[in-house]
Amino acid sequence: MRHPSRVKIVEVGPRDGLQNEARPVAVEIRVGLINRLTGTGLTAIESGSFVSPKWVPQMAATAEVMAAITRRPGVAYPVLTPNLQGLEAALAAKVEEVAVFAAASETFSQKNINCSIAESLERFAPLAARAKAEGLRVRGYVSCVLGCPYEGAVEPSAVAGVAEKLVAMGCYEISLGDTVGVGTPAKAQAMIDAVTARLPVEMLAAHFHDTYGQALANLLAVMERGVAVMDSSVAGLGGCPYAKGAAGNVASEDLVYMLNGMGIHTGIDLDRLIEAGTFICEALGRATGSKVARARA
Ligand SMILES: CC(C)(COP(=O)([O-])OP(=O)([O-])OC[C@H]1O[C@@H](n2cnc3c(N)ncnc32)[C@H](O)[C@@H]1OP(=O)([O-])[O-])[C@@H](O)C(=O)NCCC(=O)NCCSC(=O)C[C@@](C)(O)CC(=O)[O-]
Repeated sequence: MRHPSRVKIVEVGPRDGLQNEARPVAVEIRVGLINRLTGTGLTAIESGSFVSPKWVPQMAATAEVMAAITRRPGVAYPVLTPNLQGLEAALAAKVEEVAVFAAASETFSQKNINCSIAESLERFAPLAARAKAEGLRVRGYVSCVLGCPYEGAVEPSAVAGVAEKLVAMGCYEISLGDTVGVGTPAKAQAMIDAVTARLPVEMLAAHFHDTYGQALANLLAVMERGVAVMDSSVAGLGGCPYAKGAAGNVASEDLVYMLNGMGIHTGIDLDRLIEAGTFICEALGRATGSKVARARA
């Protein structure tokens, strides 16, 4: 079996993880988490969202967080931006990268961003153009790539169609989200095959939630197709506020442990990652979702 020799991990815990907390997490804790993650060797740490605070109050203080973190050269601190209003806030916060987020399911698109898929793409096009004109990199997400909490099965061709449109508007990378974590390895490969029929595999990232315990297996399956960028969340934090019952992303510690064991380079210090996970779990008063962190405790 062929796998990439190195994998880039995009840490999404400070955003995807903390957006799902019952109550907003204090700015100093968000900052403490991001700074600890910066010390692990990660090169991309998604740090917050400039979305409506009425929709996701947990991300309301993202401007304060971005002002307070210690940014290390060579590390990207992307934020989510659903519209031009969000982009303006991101520019004011001096971010270098933003992410737009579409879905392969109409109902999820409505529930998450209050518009159809087509409307969302129309909204993202001027955002991406302006972001690029300002020198920012734009990442694109597609949610519900292996199933939708409202519609059930999602066609791989629908995923490929949305991914292609996001690339056409200037996204440098497309993160394919199994939002509800229902996928299994063969389905994940079929979805990647549909997308790589239209886009180079180098442009793709896998963003798999672990609700059904399949995330690591699914990541291994898509690695066999050449996917070499993976999103994960320290301590397995998170879920999506608009996908009830969805668990967090695959735990970063578990992913790094697996890749280390396969001799695949990530540049990440597992012990420091575990420390960052311990910090946030203690701050939230909860047990880690990482099996590796539990085994090492
Ligand atoms: C897209 C909207 C804004 C549409 O929401 P809307 O209600 O249709 O927006 P609107 O333009 O009509 O504005 C309504 C109010 O929101 C304000 N507003 C409008 N935009 C902003 C903004 N950027 N920042 C701050 N405030 C904003 C705006 O100013 C106005 O305020 P009011 O006049 O009522 O006081 C809303 O639906 C929203 O913010 N949704 C975000 C949902 C979200 O963040 N979901 C979680 C992230 S996606 C995810 O987790 C999946 C992913 C990425 O991880 C991948 C995967 O796993 O699948």
